[in-house]
Amino acid sequence: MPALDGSIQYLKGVGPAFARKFEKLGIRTVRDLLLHYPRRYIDYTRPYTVAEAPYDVDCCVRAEVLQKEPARRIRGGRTLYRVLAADDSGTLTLSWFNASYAAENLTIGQSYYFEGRVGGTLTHREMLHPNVRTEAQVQAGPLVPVYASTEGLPSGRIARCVEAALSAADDLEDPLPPVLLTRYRMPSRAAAVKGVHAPHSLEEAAAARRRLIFEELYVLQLGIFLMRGHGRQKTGAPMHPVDLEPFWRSLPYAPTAAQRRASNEICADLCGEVPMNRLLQGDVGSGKTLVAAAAIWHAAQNGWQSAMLAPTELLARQHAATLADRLEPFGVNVTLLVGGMKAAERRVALSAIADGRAGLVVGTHAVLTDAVQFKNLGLAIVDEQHRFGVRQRGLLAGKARSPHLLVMSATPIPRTLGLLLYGDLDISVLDELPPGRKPIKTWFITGRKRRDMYGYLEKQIAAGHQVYIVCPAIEQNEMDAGIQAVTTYYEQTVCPLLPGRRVGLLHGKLKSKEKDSVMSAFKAGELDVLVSTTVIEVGVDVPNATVMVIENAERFGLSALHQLRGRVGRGSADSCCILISDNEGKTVRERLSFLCHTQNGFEIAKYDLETRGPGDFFGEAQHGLPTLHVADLVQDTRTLHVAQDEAKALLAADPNLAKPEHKLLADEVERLFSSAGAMN
Ligand SMILES: Nc1ncnc2c1ncn2[C@@H]1O[C@H](COP(=O)(O)OP(=O)(O)OP(=O)(O)O)[C@@H](O)[C@H]1O
Repeated sequence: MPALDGSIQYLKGVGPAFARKFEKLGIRTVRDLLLHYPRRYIDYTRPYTVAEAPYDVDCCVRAEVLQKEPARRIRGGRTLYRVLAADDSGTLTLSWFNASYAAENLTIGQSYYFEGRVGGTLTHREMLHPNVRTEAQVQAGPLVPVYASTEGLPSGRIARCVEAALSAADDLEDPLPPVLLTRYRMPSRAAAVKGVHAPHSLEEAAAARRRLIFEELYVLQLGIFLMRGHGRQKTGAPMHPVDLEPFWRSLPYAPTAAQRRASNEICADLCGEVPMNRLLQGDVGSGKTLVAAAAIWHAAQNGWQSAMLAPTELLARQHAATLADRLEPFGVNVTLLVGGMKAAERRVALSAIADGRAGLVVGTHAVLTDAVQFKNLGLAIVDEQHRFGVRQRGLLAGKARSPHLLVMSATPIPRTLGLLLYGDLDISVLDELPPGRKPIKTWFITGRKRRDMYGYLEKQIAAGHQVYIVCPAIEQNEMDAGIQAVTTYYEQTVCPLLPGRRVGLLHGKLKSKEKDSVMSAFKAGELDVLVSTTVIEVGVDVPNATVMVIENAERFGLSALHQLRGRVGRGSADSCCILISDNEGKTVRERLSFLCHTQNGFEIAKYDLETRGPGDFFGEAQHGLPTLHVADLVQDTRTLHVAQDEAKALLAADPNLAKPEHKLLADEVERLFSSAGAMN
């Protein structure tokens, strides 16, 4: 029997070359392979007749082989093998290129199951490269799993490897408490894993999947609860109420009513008996930073240090500068701590943090390292902006005894889902933009209009404005010629079409110093155009920029596009966003045109969720949540509720999952969350 944690390389039918391909799917061990669940099944028990088979959809047809045509050499040096099959309703031509064995294995006069896409015309139906199964094979396994595949590693190949590994499933220990299996009538883990890969009926597959979904959501909820600290212990940073008026009066503008309301909610939490655990949600540009500043000011008046974590160095620097403007007049010293600092600078920062001179520390994940010791951290703020892991939030909270925690997010998670995910997290919403903001006109054009658009950009620059241009990739990928890569696009399109203009290039592969200098130059107005990848997606604030151009707009989620669009329209001038896409798909066009007509981030998130599904919305990169393999946070909300209640109950009995019988569960939490929270 294959060993669960052994490399799949030694599995029958794998070997080093395929092992490398499996690696691309994140599969290294037999266990990983067993946990690579199929996406769906092809149901061979209900084959179509030739006449009824739907066009251009994967389906299965049962027909008898009538005739095999002689092999034919065709253009490009390929050989075509054709086989004629039929049933009472019609005939079906099956074709294979360069695959003599496929036709050779068929016997004339016998019926087979052919699976693939039907094309051709109504009278002349055909299937290219079908998968073939015999009656006996279908009897043995009527449902054929379809796996997420990768180049050179098709689903069928994965299925054969899973088959070879399946007996190892018996070694999978069950992390779920037995009482839950009985209460919800769920199969054991071993049975579920076998049932999901090789079900005998759709019912068996569904029961297996249900159990795996429950397990995943249960582990997810345990992890979220554990990392948050089941918080309702007494706060380690007690505060007394402070009137915010002096702070508001120091600003160059009046706070919006929403900013006042959110700040009051936060300050009330800060003065409470238990640590604050609040999410501040606000659409792009709604002014979350100011609310954070008010909270930090309040903490400082009470003698507590604050820390603010940003997802990128760029943002950390920007926040440090903005917050210093707001807070240093009150004697709150703002200290920056990022990865790319010189050793001497870092030493100075660390000592200011340790002896309490630093009233506020703004940084990236560098703040989470062991070397950073706070004197008295009272308030931790995480500028989540999609990219922060639950784990990192936990680490930050661990820097002090139960500090208050404020999470800021521009992702407008639908409220019900937010509450589910964050449990008893309180939510403040900034539902109002600062006054004077004009809607950002949004257009959608194809590449044919690109030159005209550059004419428009030229005019905007001549009028003293600045322009962002975003491309989805850093370097050109030969496999995907349709994608604009920022480096080539910069050289071959932007520079020639905007001669004499000052153009900067920004992407994630630049050193942080280089990124900084490009960004500072753009901020200072020393560059007219910034060509960038989505590193600028979050939070960057340059009020003089008025145009946002997004190439290959079809590649982005609507919420991401909305984030990008939110980089403009921050000053008093009219702003616009131009989406470029040559994709002619109907859904792509509908999505982009929805964005053209909607400015409200909450509506956009809802539409995104409904049309693309939560996979995109709650992907690892987007939310810092672990990647889920089977569960679907929108479809499976009922299971999520149950899992949440059960997780709560378990932690009430064993708050740290320290009991020996919960060791396996604790390991699962660790495993699930180790995939989350990677910084990108
Ligand atoms: N009450 C206000 N009146 C006028 N301008 C404001 C007000 N509050 C914030 N601003 C300005 O609005 C801009 C956006 O604020 P901020 O960067 O905090 O937004 P945000 O909510 O963090 O948005 P994003 O999610 O895009 O980062 C900043 O230039 C800020 O100075």
